[in-house]
Amino acid sequence: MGRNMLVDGEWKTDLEPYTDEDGAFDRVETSFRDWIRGTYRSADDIVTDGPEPEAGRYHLYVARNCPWAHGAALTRQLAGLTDAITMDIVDPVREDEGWEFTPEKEGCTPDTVNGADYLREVYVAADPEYTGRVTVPVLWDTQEDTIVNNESIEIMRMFATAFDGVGDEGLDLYPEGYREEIDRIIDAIYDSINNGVYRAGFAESQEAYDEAVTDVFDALDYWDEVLADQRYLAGDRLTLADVRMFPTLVRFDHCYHTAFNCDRQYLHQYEHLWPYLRDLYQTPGVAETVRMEHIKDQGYYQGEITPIGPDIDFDAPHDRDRLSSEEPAVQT
Ligand SMILES: N[C@@H](CCC(=O)N[C@@H](CS)C(=O)NCC(=O)O)C(=O)O
Repeated sequence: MGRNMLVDGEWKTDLEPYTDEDGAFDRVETSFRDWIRGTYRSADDIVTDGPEPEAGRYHLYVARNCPWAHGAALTRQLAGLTDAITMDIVDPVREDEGWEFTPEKEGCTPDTVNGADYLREVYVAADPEYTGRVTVPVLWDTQEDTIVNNESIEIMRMFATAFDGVGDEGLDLYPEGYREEIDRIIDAIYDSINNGVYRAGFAESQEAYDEAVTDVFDALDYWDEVLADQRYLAGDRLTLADVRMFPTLVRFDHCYHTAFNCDRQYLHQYEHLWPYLRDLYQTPGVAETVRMEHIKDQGYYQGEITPIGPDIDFDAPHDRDRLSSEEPAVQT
């Protein structure tokens, strides 16, 4: 399978394959990795230099189908930053020219900041010699006219921790007392779950697939048990760990189960993970970040026949409030 990317600022198609010589999916590292001042990179590592966390200065580019971009958009939403940080949405259908702005399409926007037709132009504007993949999410700095960062978890950390006192009232997604646990969970679920489904779906050897799909279901089994007696991954409070988990879980039954061969069982067959997913989905602000047509028909099944099922209801009652006595913590 070929891939498209920029090489020294030039758009190339059909480059290296996605897999290594053992048939295992190989994810390339992202390359813009600056941090906004005040971000907690981890529980005990706070960024003391870099651009300031100001309202109106930063802009987020996402695709609604992409789970990584979804995590960034969701953190922006829950942290109360929808007015402070603007956002544009590319076409979920990615063809030879890469991510494209198609404002005429339902749920998509133009590039309101750089006026680009393709997202790759934004990368070249940031670095005319850029070599690498053109991925979402992208966090753009309108003051310095460059990309701050294009790694989802780092953008999520910035939104969750650096913008205290900026924007509207939102949830404190990185509360004191939970931080080490949140960091540990985010690390643990990346390889096994968030990227695990991709390792299963893109595997080109039986061994690579077996290993990946086993990791996925071992981890889901584990978290299902944890969620038997606590409401959220880190305990009583909805945190950044749940925000990282959500985009993968909400895609699971409609996409990963069938398109990525993660079909040992559906997520909605899990006793606790399924109500947990509905609980998150029904948290104010979350459902509006989920666009299933972008995710399914135009995303994972683009150019193919979209399968019919399953018929599940993210809005069904979940009754998980019984597990948590704490009011959600807000930050202004
Ligand atoms: N490590 C990156 C991965 C982002 C990523 O792979 N995004 C995909 C969409 S789900 C993409 O833009 N792919 C385009 C490409 O690889 O050319 C992150 O978490 O932000």
